[in-house]
Amino acid sequence: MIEFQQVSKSYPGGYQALNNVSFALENGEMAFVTGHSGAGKSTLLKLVCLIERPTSGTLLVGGYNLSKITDRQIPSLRRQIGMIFQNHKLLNDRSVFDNVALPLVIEGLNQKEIGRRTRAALDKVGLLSKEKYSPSTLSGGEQQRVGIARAVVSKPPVLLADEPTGNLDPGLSAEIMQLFQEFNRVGVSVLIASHDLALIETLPCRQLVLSQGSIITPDQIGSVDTGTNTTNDTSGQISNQQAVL
Ligand SMILES: Nc1ncnc2c1ncn2[C@@H]1O[C@H](COP(=O)(O)OP(=O)(O)OP(=O)(O)O)[C@@H](O)[C@H]1O
Repeated sequence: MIEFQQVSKSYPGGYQALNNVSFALENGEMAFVTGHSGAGKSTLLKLVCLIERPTSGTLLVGGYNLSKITDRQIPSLRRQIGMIFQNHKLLNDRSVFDNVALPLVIEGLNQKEIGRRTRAALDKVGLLSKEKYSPSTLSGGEQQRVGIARAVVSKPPVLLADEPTGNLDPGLSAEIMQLFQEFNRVGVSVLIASHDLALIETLPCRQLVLSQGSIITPDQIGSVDTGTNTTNDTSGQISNQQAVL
C-alpha cells in the first residue's frame, strides 16, 4: 500500500530530514512511526500525502509512483488517504456536521448522500448527538474524534495520523487508538506517528523507529537517543512488538 525505497528529503536550506528510508506498509496493516522530536516522523507522513516531495528515492502509494504522478492524478491519490492531525485543524465557524461533510462537498456528492455518509461517520466516532455544535465547544477528545470522522467520511483505504493523541489524557488516548484499530479491522491501512510509547506498546502493531532521519534497527535503539520512551528509559530494552518495518 505504501512503499518507501531509499527515500531522502532535504528541506530548502539543506536540512536533511529523512535519509535513505526504506520500508513497506502492507495493505490492511496498522503500524507506528516513533522517534525523538525532529526525527522526521511528520516529514515521512507529509511525503505520503504529497504535502512534501522526496528529494530522492522512490515512493509508491496506492499504486502511484509519487515521483511520476501527474497534477491530474493528485486528487485521486489524496482521496485514498485520510489525514488526522494533532491540532485537529477544524473550522470553528462551522458545525461539527459541516466539518465532517467537507470532503464530500468538495467531491461534489448530492445532499442526501452527504447527509447519510456524514451521519454514519459521526455515529462511528460516537458524536451523532453533537452534529450541530461548534467544534470549539467540544472537549479535546471529542474534537479529535471529529477530525477522525472527517478523515474517514470518504472511506479512504489509508489513514495517516500525526500525533493524534498528543494533547489527550491516557484514557482518551486509548479510546482514540481503539478507533484506529476498529478501522484497521475492516481493512483500512493505518500509519500513526506518535511519541506515546507507553500506549503503543499495549498494541499489537509494528514500530518504525526513526532517529535523525534514518530508520534504526532494534539493536540500535539503546545506542542512540531515540527520545521515544516516555519514561526516559534509555536502557535499550525493547518490546516484542518493536521491530523495523
Ligand atoms: N518546512 C521545513 N523547512 C525546513 N526544515 C523543516 C521543515 N519541516 C521540518 N523541518 C525540519 O526537519 C526535521 C524533521 O522534522 P519533522 O517535523 O518531520 O520531525 P518530527 O519527528 O515529526 O518531530 P516532532 O515529534 O517534534 O513533531 C526537523 O529538524 C525540522 O526542523
